[in-house]
Amino acid sequence: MADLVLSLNAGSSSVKFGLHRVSEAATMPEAVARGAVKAEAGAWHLSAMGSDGTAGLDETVAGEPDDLAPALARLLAWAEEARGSGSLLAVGHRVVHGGPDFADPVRLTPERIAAIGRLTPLAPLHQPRCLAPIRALTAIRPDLLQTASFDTAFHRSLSGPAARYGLPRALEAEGIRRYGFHGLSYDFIAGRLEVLEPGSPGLRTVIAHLGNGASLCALKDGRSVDTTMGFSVLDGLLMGTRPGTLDPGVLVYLMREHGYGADQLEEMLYHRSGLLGVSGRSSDMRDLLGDDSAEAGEAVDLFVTRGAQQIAMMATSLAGLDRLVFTGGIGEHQPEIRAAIGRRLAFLGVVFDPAGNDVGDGRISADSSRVTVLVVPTDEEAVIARDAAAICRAEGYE
Ligand SMILES: Nc1ncnc2c1ncn2[C@@H]1O[C@H](COP(=O)(O)OP(=O)(O)O)[C@@H](O)[C@H]1O
Ligand SMILES: CC(=O)OP(=O)(O)O
Ligand SMILES: [Mg+2]
Repeated sequence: MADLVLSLNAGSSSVKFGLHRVSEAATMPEAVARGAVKAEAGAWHLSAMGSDGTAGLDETVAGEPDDLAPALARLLAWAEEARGSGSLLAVGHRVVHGGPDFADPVRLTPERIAAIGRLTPLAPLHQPRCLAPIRALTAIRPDLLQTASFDTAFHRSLSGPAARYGLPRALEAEGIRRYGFHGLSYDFIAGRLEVLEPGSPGLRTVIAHLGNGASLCALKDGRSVDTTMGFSVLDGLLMGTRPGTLDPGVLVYLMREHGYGADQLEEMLYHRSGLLGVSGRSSDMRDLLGDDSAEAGEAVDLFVTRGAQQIAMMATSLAGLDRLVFTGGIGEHQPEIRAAIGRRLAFLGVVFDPAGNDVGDGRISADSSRVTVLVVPTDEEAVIARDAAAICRAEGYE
């Protein structure tokens, strides 16, 4: 089998990519390089680092913000140059919303791309960003095999109260239910936990994916039992620019008293709330931790308080808590935030090892802690590559 997959992970704050070597076996593939494509004034900046630490790519390509094609053409050429003895098998994409129908990764066809496009109203910030590279690559390289892996798919196991809102039943039949997101990250972490702590799938585990977007997953026996995001990526934890849990009465008030329409609400809820809205300064936790203003402190405090409250809520869905896992940009790299959340969970038996927390790799709980606390770096791109390789195998691509 040709052995490289390029994975594109278009999120709310970046387009990350990975180049992975895939093998015959359905194991998690090994990263050869990873990087990011970022918009600059009238251009795209491409950077990549090889897994051996060598700089792989550091280039600027001219192109407008709504036209990814020149940047992707360069990225493909780079991936094909970097292939060594292998060749590029496929390009895999993260797609945030799979709606009620996409339960598994798929090979992309024009019909499926159109179906993914029809889900845009369910994820207006993310779905267009996921579709842009799919459409651009389809136009410049129609021969290339492309696949999609869905953030919602890992949460297909949600049922009963975890999947439902207290709304009139007819709305549920229309698809207004809880879907859950960050599933590629949770899939990866569930697999890593089997390697790091073999024989422990029955542990009642909460995974905290704390990035620009942030959510929690209650995990038992390798399956999602509950999660904090729901119908959309707005619910649950406070995020970089999203408010998380919010009294819907606020929205009705803004519509009646301030004349807000759907566009204004969407703009406020996706782009101007969360850490940015409360601090009035930045959506980036690094900036806020380095800022001694009261507003920055209040934003961090709200993030931490909501985080601890909702971890306890997830523990209720699991009827207890044995293990807590931190991941995502903040979860992996910000020991102050982990420690502040941990202190608020002492009543559940969470005790940190301060030195372990400073290192932030693997176990960070004290020996006396009833709850095992771990930091596990996530790799959504590896899951995309694994899925793409499985589809290629199933379809007989060599
Ligand atoms: N290396 C790092 N050190 C400290 N904080 C980081 C680091 N990387 C990311 N973060 C924090 O994580 C957040 C972004 O998370 P990330 O998972 O990269 O976002 P995305 O949702 O776009 O994938 C920001 O608030 C940032 O402050
Ligand atoms: C689902 C979601 O919020 O994604 P991201 O973290 O990439 O914004
Ligand atoms: Mg992300």
